[in-house]
Amino acid sequence: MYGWNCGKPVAAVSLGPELAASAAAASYDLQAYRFQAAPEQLRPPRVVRVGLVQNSIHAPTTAPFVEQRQAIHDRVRQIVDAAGAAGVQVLCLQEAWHMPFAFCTREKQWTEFAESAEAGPSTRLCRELARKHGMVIVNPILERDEAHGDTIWNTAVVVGNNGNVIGKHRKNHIPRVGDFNESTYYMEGNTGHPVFETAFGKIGVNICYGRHHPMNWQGFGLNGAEVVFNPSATVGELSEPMWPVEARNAAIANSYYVGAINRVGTETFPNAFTSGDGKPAHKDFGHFYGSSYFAAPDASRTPSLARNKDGLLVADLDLNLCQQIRDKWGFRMTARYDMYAEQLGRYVRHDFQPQVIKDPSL
Ligand SMILES: NC(=O)NCCC(=O)O
Repeated sequence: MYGWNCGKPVAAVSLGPELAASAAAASYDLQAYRFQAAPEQLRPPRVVRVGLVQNSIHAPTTAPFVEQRQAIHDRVRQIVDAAGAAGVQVLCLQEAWHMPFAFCTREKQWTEFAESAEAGPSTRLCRELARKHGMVIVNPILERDEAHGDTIWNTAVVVGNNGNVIGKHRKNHIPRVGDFNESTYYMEGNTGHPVFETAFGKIGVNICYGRHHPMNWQGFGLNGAEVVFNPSATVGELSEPMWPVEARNAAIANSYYVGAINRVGTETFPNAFTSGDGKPAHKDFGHFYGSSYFAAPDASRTPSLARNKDGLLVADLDLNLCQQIRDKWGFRMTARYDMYAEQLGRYVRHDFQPQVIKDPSL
C-alpha cells in the first residue's frame, strides 16, 4: 500500500531512546523514516533531514488571545527543539499554526491573530529557533500586510537556517466549501509559485486547499522544487478519503517529495455558527485528523502521524531521487506545455467555446 522505495518499503529510522522518551512524556507522536535513491557514479547522495509538525491548540478558544497564542508557541517550541535535537535541517509547521482555525465562525475578532510576516511574534519565534538549531523553518501564519492597508493573507514565511527571512508565499486558492469560510478573512495570494533555494535544497509551499489544484502543484515543479510542503487544516468528514491520495499523486506527477501536514484536534468556539445547509447551528468545525505524511516521486510514502495527537514526523530524503525519477518516467520531458498554454490562453477568454465534437447522428 505504501509503495516501494529502491525495491523496499520505506524504512523506519531510530532517533534514539531519549527523544522517544521525551515525546512519550510530552504526549506527542514521533516517527522517523528514510527514503533512498539509487547510487550514482557522478553525483554523491544528497540527503536532507526534513521534519513536519502537526499541533492542536493548547488553551480554550475562550481564553484571552495572548494566552492562546502563548500556549501554542510553548508547545511548538518544545516540538521544534526536539526536531533540532534530531538533526532536522528543514522543518515545516502546519497552516496558521499559531492560532485556532476560527475561520468557520465568520467573526472578525479572530483577525487580531494576524501578524507581520517579517517581524510578528510567531516569525520572531521561528527566527530564534532557526538560528538556535541551524534549521530552515517554514512558518505558515495569518499575515497582516500593513503596507497594503491591513490586507490579510494566509502566508508561509520561509526562515533560513541563519534566522533570516528568505521570503514568503501567499496561499493561492481560498476554499469555499463546508465551514471553511476563509474568504471572509483573506485574499487569494499574489506571489505565484516561488521556490526558495535554501542551504538544504529547493523548497516550495502549496498551502492547504491548493492541494486540490494540480496546476498549483505543477507551478512549484516548473520552478524547480525538490520538496513541496502542504501545510493544511482540514477535517475528517470533508476530506479524509482524499488526504492519502492528493499529496502522494502530486509527488508522482511532479517528480518531487511532498510533506503533507494536517492540524490535529477538535476546536470548539464560543458562538454557534451555521453551514448554510439547513443543519442545526454548531460550535466546532469537526475533527482535524492530523495524519501528516511524506510522499516520494517514486510513489512510496511513509505511514502517517496520529489522527488525535500532536506530532513530529522526520524523514531523510535523498534528493537525487527527483532527477532519477524524471529520467525514468520523463513526465516533465513528455508534457505538452505549449499545447496546454494554447488551450489555457483560449479558455481564459470571455468568448471561449469548449472543443466538443458532437456525434452528427445525435
Ligand atoms: N484550510 C483549508 O484550505 N481547508 C480547506 C479544506 C480542504 O482543503 O480540505
